[in-house]
Amino acid sequence: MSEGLKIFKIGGGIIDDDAQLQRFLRELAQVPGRKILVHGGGKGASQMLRDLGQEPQMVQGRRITDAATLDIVTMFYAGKTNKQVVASLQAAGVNALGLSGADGNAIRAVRRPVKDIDYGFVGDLPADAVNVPLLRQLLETGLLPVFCAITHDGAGQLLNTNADTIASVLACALAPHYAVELHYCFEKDGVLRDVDDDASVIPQITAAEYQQLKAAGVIAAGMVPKLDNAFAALEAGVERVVIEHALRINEPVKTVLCRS
Ligand SMILES: Nc1ncnc2c1ncn2[C@@H]1O[C@H](COP(=O)(O)OP(=O)(O)O)[C@@H](O)[C@H]1O
Ligand SMILES: CC(=O)N[C@@H](CCC(=O)OP(=O)(O)O)C(=O)O
Repeated sequence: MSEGLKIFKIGGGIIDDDAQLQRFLRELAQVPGRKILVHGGGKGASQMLRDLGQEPQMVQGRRITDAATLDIVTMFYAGKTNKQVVASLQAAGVNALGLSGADGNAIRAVRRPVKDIDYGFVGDLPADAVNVPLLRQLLETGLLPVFCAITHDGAGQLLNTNADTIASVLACALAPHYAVELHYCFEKDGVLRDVDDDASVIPQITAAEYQQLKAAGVIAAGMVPKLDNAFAALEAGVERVVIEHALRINEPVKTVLCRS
């Protein structure tokens, strides 16, 4: 049986609130075994763009990223956020290593082709995006890789890449080598039957139920691309996908996704 690997993804809502971020990182430090952390930070990046006089533009959950926006999000994701997360993990006794996709050629993306919309410097991740030998080496030396939402194209161009997708693609790439659990952590206890009722967590969702809940509008907004990525990971052989509260990763309340 393969050894375990847990991949955690945290989003902008947690990154933005320092007290919550520190609590999550302390909980993460308690999780035994091999771990990877992927962080977004879209909410804070949008605020930073506004502070600098630019209006953030999102289309279907992806940021339109022109050259000036890429500079700002790179500073925010790969700089301030990634380094602060790593420093906090070090303080919690975890040897974390901060990475963009360019570092060690860890994740190589392709610029999203222009169809109806030009997303600018946004990266999509092909199936072979992940440098699997590098990740295995890092994990086997006991390091905790911490990925931000910046990748590269291998020709010198940095690309802004959705963090939910990075987590899913890492999970898929490493699934042949480890028994991978993918944990999407955010500010609610799981997928809710009523988004305004925090107690309405759905404990299990199959792929077919997901399609029904999506069609009924019960699952909407940012949860849709998250669950699309999550079910893609299950299909690709990831053992377990969980949607849970970032402050309660060591507690049983959560949504577990099932293939059927
Ligand atoms: N059924 C649902 N259950 C939980 N959250 C939902 C649901 N439908 C829509 N959402 C929304 O999806 C959001 C999570 O997606 P997103 O904001 O993209 O997360 P993150 O920034 O952590 O990646 C929640 O904060 C919530 O507002
Ligand atoms: C291309 C694209 O949309 N990139 C995302 C990357 C950050 C992210 O995914 O952050 P959350 O997980 O907090 O949403 C963005 O700039 O918002």
